[in-house]
Amino acid sequence: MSENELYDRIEKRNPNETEFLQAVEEVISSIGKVLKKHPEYHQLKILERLAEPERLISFRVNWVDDEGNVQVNRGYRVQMNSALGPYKGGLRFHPSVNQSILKFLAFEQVFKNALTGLPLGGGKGGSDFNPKEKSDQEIMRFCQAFMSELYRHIGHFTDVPAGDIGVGSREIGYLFGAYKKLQNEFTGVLTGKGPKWGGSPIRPEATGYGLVYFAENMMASNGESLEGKTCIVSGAGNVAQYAVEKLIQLGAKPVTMSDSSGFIYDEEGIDEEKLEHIMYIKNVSRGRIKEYTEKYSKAKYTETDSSKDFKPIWETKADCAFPCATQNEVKVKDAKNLKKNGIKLLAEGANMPTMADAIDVLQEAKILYAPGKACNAGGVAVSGLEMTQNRMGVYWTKDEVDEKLKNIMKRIHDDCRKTIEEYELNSHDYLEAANIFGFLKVADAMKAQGIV
Ligand SMILES: NC(=O)C1=CN([C@@H]2O[C@H](COP(=O)(O)OP(=O)(O)OC[C@H]3O[C@@H](n4cnc5c(N)ncnc54)[C@H](O)[C@@H]3O)[C@@H](O)[C@H]2O)C=CC1
Ligand SMILES: O=C(O)CCC(=O)C(=O)O
Repeated sequence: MSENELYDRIEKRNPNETEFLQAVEEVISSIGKVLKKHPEYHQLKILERLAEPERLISFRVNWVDDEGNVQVNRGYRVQMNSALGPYKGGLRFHPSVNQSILKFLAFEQVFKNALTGLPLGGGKGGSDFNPKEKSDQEIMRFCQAFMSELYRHIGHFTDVPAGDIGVGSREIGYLFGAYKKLQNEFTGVLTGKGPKWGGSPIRPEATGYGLVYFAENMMASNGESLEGKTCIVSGAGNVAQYAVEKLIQLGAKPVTMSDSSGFIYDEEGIDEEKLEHIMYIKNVSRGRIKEYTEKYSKAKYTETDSSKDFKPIWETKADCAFPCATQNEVKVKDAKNLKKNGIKLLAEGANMPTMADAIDVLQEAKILYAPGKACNAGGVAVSGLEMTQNRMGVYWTKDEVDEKLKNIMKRIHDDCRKTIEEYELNSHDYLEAANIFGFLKVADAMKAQGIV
């Protein structure tokens, strides 16, 4: 079966799952050279098996809001692939959550986790629950109701969820408390736990820090550095906040942050004090990014206009771009605007934030493009380190974990470079390299484990 026939078959089996098909198509179009070299992967239907979740769990979540009304949401866990270890990947609570989005995220996670070099399979889960404007009590009741079904499908050697959009340390706390009560055991069944009860230092920072470490490696391999570079960052959540923190520490100048309502542009740069204020707005008062301009009046706020086929944030003049909000937030017109403004690098903090035709624009223009599955792997890597600490019953220091994170990000970068050479890829093609490297790891493990 040719790659095209294979894609058609997967498309037929998963109709209307646009995001999932987008993620699958990208991998299929990357690994032609591997399949030529290893026809056995074709015979073993490795790709077809990779595109079918080992298990897909969907369940009803009933909970009661503050007014005493019964609410019904849908919960999911996609257990995509366990060839390299227990299923591992975050939970997303957002009204847009559906099967296609979670399958794309779980599929990407399999390759990302393979790239970390740690023993982690891939999965993802979540709910269409909207945490916005919910009280703390409502969040707690929802998390308990969600876990009252999920608990029977997970375990520290089976499936270890963590956070993603809408799931941060507060939610992980409530989810963990509910699991502990239901199973009557205290194990590392979730990562991103509080540092005083089993969490790893640096896990909250890991995705954002790792993203910037990867970008720094990429710049260095092109004889440049991030120091002094003006940076566009989208998002204002976990990944964006710590990407901005690390950019500041490395002497770069982040000038934007955003949420689903709009973005702020601060020409003077977001410094540590300003970032602290953003963290207060987003993590404590749970407000909107627009409130930044109430304190820093020189900054400009632009509202999102979703009827447009481009986002003004990507028109900002800068050297580097870090999309850290959500999937498909960089469209082809945005990529053309970035190119026009002479951007040097785009590194994805979010999962699949750049559309396929926008990636083509960046790569044709020889802009350094770092695919999320390589450069945002720092979060899950430190989750893997949290699992190791939990199993060993030890706590490493902040510096120890940060050092390990730096080394993992460098290794992922170097593995991409080695793959570029070995497969004679275009020297800027980190996307094909990451897909090939991740695929080979999982494919070899699947081959060794037989048809199961
Ligand atoms: N938390 C983690 O460790 C990891 C997260 N990611 C990815 O990073 C991205 C951000 O996740 P987190 O920072 O954890 O979530 P978060 O919930 O902390 O923050 C999400 C941010 O994105 C913004 N956002 C969400 N939907 C949006 C939309 N439709 N338009 C514009 N902005 C939107 C939110 O306003 C918020 O600022 C997601 O794509 C996630 O899958 C990737 C690797 C690890
Ligand atoms: O730490 C984890 O297990 C989850 C990370 C995640 O969801 C991601 O990498 O997208």
